[in-house]
Amino acid sequence: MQSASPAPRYYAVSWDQLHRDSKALAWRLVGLGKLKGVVAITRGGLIPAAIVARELECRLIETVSVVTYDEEVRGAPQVVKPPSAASDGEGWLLVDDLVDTGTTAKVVRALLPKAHFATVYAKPAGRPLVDTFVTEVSQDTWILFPWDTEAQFIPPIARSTGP
Ligand SMILES: O=P(O)(O)OC[C@H]1O[C@H](OP(=O)(O)OP(=O)(O)O)[C@H](O)[C@@H]1O
Ligand code: HPA
Ligand SMILES: [Mg+2]
Repeated sequence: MQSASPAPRYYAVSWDQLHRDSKALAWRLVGLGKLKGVVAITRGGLIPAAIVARELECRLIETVSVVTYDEEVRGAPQVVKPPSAASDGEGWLLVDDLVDTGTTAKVVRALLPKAHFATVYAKPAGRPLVDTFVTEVSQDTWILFPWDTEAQFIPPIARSTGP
């Protein structure tokens, strides 16, 4: 029998993997040349942006914050902190952890139309909005980031099968 809705797929990313994937992103971006600075899309873009900025020897980091959820309900995106230092984005690198529906990306691209937009992970709906990314995952996959997860005890299989 098929269940009404399929079990969600998860793609769990460890700190090590995030570091490796963010460095892989930096390798793809090194050809951009000298940057004026990096704009991190908070909060998820902060750690990838720090890793990429370190690899590209860029010390100037600006942030932009877009809130799209209000108490778990998706609402109209609100820019709660604009990237004022980056003007129209020319010469700046914009970094986020992932692009999913593309909602955040659309808002930020409109603020910084000349920035190069890079994410570590991309889902198909948002991929056309990204200039450079590392790994694509399917739209129905939820990426579990290390800052959202923690290790926990799982009972042995034999205990769940019963006598
Ligand atoms: O393409 P979208 O559908 O807009 O989804 C992608 C955005 O969603 C997540 O951020 P979130 O808004 O959950 O906030 P956070 O980074 O502060 O966790 C993620 O870090 C991206 O910024
Ligand atoms: O797949 C995801 N994982 C974590 N946060 C997210 N925000 C939008 N999509 C995702
Ligand atoms: Mg985010």
